[in-house]
Amino acid sequence: MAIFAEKVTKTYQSGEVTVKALREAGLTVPDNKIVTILGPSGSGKSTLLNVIGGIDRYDEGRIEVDGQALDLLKDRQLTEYRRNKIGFIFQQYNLIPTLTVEENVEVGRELSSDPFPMEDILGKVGMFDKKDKFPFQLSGGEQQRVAVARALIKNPDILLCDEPTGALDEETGKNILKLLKYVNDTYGTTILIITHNQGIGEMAHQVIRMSSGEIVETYENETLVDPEQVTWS
Ligand SMILES: Nc1ncnc2c1ncn2[C@@H]1O[C@H](COP(=O)(O)OP(=O)(O)OP(=O)(O)O)[C@@H](O)[C@H]1O
Repeated sequence: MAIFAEKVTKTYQSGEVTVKALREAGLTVPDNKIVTILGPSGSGKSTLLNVIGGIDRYDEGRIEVDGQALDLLKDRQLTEYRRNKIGFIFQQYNLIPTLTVEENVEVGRELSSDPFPMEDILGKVGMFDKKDKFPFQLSGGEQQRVAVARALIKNPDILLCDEPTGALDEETGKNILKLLKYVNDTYGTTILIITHNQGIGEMAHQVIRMSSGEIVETYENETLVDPEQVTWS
């Protein structure tokens, strides 16, 4: 699903302090692409993901997803959009500790009107055999696989990943990247990946660099590096 953003601004007010998290940020992401978003801490990467994903509203400008302007959606419609079209993956997995693997993934399924079958998704992420385990019984990489399954079972058009490998070592991180690439190849899911790891840009169709709330550089890769081969830093 294509994403178009133009002159998007977002300002946070905390007490006396005003923070311009997004300053006229713009991007064009064609359908079915993997995009890596790079930039220093505080440059607005998570804010951009949050407004694209409908977790938060932007102040000015426009974001269109599949031609639909998000600022024109009423709150209830924005909730529907987020539930049916968007999957989120975070650095810290955010699994519910008292639920099993299958029950955690079920949370994602219940939020969707058009989910994939549970067994298919658990199989795809290689967690079927551990479906009755609790998060504390899993490694970090396995927990992130469950988080990917929870996001994926909704059959989302867009996967938004905020530092998905930030807590993982190279081998485990690359396995998660391979899984994301597989999802993009198999389902045509548009995938945005925020990372501090520049090398992850090598596997993306498009790389975006942010600085101080602006998108300061955008380029397309002519050849894509296999996730296994990306430079790890
Ligand atoms: N809810 C909020 N309230 C107030 N300020 C916020 C809020 N969310 C983000 N900010 C501020 O907006 C700016 C951009 O933050 P954002 O999290 O988008 O950056 P980031 O590039 O994702 O950073 P990091 O790489 O550290 O996650 C920062 O100055 C941050 O402190």
